[in-house]
Formats: sequence, structure tokens, C-alpha cells
Amino acid sequence: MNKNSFPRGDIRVLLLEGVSQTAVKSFRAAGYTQIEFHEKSLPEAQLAERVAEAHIVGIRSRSNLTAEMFQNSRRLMAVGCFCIGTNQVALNAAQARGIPVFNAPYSNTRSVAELVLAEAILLMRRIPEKNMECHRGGWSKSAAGSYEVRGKTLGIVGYGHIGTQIGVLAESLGMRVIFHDVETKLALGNASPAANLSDLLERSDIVSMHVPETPSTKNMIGAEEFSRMKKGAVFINASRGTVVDIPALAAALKSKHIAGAAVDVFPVEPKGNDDKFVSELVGMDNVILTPHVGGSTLEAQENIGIEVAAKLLRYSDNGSTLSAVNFPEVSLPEHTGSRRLLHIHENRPGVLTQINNVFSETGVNIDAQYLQTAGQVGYVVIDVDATEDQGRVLRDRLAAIAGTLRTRLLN
Ligand SMILES: NC(=O)C1=CN([C@@H]2O[C@H](COP(=O)(O)OP(=O)(O)OC[C@H]3O[C@@H](n4cnc5c(N)ncnc54)[C@H](O)[C@@H]3O)[C@@H](O)[C@H]2O)C=CC1
Ligand SMILES: O=C(O)CCC(=O)C(=O)O
Repeated sequence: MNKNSFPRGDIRVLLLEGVSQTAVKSFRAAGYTQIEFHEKSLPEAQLAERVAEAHIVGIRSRSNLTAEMFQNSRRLMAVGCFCIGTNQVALNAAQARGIPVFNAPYSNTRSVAELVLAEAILLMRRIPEKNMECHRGGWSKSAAGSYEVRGKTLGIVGYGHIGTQIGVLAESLGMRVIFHDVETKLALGNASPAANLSDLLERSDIVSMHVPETPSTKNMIGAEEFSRMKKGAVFINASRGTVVDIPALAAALKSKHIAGAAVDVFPVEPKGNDDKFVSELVGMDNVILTPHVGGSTLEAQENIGIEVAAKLLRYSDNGSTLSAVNFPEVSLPEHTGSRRLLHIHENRPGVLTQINNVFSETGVNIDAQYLQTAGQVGYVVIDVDATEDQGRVLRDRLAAIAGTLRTRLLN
């Protein structure tokens, strides 16, 4: 039976933003009892305080984990983003402190794809305006400006996990699919790459954004890009709010150059359900506004809870970092019958020699050794044939090596 030298009951797990109860159940089932659960994200000062007390932190998209928080979090061992995006976390700062960050790269992709397709159909039929008119007691039964999606061109910007799924589903509705990506991508079905972003914008009846938040995607769609789109085309953004210049979108909608839009993500989003939502797009009849719910289905959230909790538990109990987004990836077998030492260090010459010296000097036999480096950190896992006391001595000797960021002993 593998037992962490740091008892599971002492490991503090902080779960925020109402992550699914499937995560809570996973931690409990694995013997973790100190679980602090919050339905919302916390205000920055309180978040910093709670993170500083935790060993494992689980968030969604609304909690910003800053470099300063990582610097001040002595205990913090791992972070789980119960979502796809990890832009809310200072990943390099976490890496520099030897803290792996995990996410769920697939579990909510179908949910986003379904929402986007539904919105494409609603926008092409001008349903948002008709809906608002009926709510106001109006009645304008007319086909003017309403189109089927069949035969129309869908332009997907960012042809990754979500973009590709949307492409496949859209083709099943008879749409033509073109895409633009910075990487060369295998086109699924009959989809084809556009020559570049401008080409995609000029040819599409529907443009849908599926890129991550990065410096290169910031405001990648602004006044110039909207002007390149066909008159009467519609626009969807369920990626990140920073990708689109909102005043430029509002202007393109007001001028009717863009016939409608669906926006799920915003440059500034309320921290919680009680906070006020403010946007220049509020009150525009031809805009579907949703509160960042692209991935918010029960199916997706339950699966994400299981997936991310499993990654955090595997790291905590076994040392595996498979699919960490900022950390050397090591997939480890169980270590039944041996003690496991984890050593996270600055990725610089000389550290490995010192690690190996510790074992030759103490005469403890190494059963297996795993090493991986990424960016600023190196991660060495050593399985040893040692008593519990020897394990502790080894851990302390490893911790004393210059350049060490963290050590752990898994019994
Ligand atoms: N609204 C919501 O609730 C949700 C939003 N998202 C957002 O959707 C984004 C995309 O998700 P996935 O498809 O799973 O990610 P992914 O990583 O599989 O795909 C993103 C694609 O964008 C491409 N890309 C990156 N920079 C680009 C640029 N400047 N121009 C063109 N292409 C670029 C990448 O090469 C990649 O193929 C996530 O990063 C997240 O921010 C994800 C899930 C839920
Ligand atoms: O569920 C959330 O809070 C965020 C969903 C999202 O945007 C993501 O998975 O990147």
C-alpha cells in the first residue's frame, strides 16, 4: 500500500468556483479529508490568503492565480484548472516554484461545440431580434434576412479540439467549413484551410473564434477584421474575451455590417453570479449574450471534476505529472515495495550530479530513476529500496542541494 509520508488527512485541498462535486468525491474517496469548498471565486486578497494555506488548489476560469500568490504559497504543491483555459494562472511563476498546473483539455469541448452550432443557426435566422420583438409585444413574421445554414460557409479561427468538432458537426448540417490556424492542421471531413485570416474573414458567412488567450490573439479581431467580413455575416466568440475588440464589434453591429453576434466571453467578466455584468453589447437586439457558459453543462462539469481530481491525486499520491501544462511530464508506475523520492529543481548544470552523489554516499540502492526537464525546472523521481528512516534522511539530503525547489517522500 503506497502511503504519502505526508498523511493525506493533512493535505489541504481548496476547491473554488463551484467545481463539480465529482471532484470532492474523488478526493474523499482517496482519503483526503481537509477539503475547503467555495461556490464562487474569492476576492483577490482572500484568494491569496486561502491559497497560501493550501497544498492543492482547484479553480475554473474566474480565479486569477498571480505570480505573487505563488511566491507567497510555501505549502502549495499543485494547481488544477477545472476547465481548458489556463490563462488565468501565472504558469511561469508556478513552474519557477516547482508547482505543476493541470487542466482538462477535452471534457467540455463538445458542450462548446453544441452551443456554437446552435448560435450559428439562431443568428442566421435572425432569431435574437425576433425573440426580443415578441417579448416587447411586436410581431413581424417575415423571411427577410433569414437563411438556412445549409450551404453556407463557416470560418473557424483556431482549429483545435473545439474548432475541429464544430467543423465536423457543421458539415453534417451541410455547411462548408474553412479554417485558419497558426499551426498546420489535418483537415477533417471536407474542411479546408483558408489562405490566411483575411481570406477566411472575406469568405465566411459565419466566423467563429476558438483560439486561446495569448499575446498573439489579443484583439486579433478588431475594426479592420470586421470590415473584411462579408456584409451580413455573423460572428461568434466562445473562446476568450481578450480576442475581440468589443467597441469595434459594437460598431460593426450598429452599422449592420455584421448582422448578429453571439458572445460568451468578455475582456472583464463578473467574479461571481451576484456581480453586475457590464458590456457595450448589452441591450443590442442582434446579440446573444451568455455568461461564459460554453463549457457549463452537467455532463462536462462532472467529467472535468473526475478528470482534474484524478490528475491532482495521481501527482499527490504517485508523483505523475502526465499532461501538466507547465511542468516536465513524467508518467510513473506504482511504487509498491519501494519508497519514492520526488526532487524538483532549477534546470541548471550540476544538480543531477549532486542528486546521484547523495545515493552513492548513503549507499542506498536505486530501483528506478526518472528524469524530465521543461523550461526552468527539472524533475527527478527516484524509487529506492530503503527503510522509512533512510527515506527521510535521503529526502532531507536532497532538500539541501543548491537549486532544489521542492522534495517529497512517498512511502
Ligand atoms: N466559453 C467557454 O466556456 C470555453 C472556452 N474555451 C476556450 O476555447 C479555447 C480553445 O479551446 P480548444 O479548442 O480546446 O483549444 P486547442 O488548444 O485545442 O485549440 C486552439 C487552437 O488555436 C490555434 N491558435 C493559437 N493561436 C492562434 C492564432 N493566433 N491564430 C490562429 N490560431 C491560433 C492553436 O494552434 C490551436 O489549434 C480555449 O483556449 C479556451 O480559452 C474552452 C472551453 C470552454
Ligand atoms: O467553466 C469555466 O469556468 C471555464 C470554461 C472555459 O472557458 C475553459 O474551459 O477554458
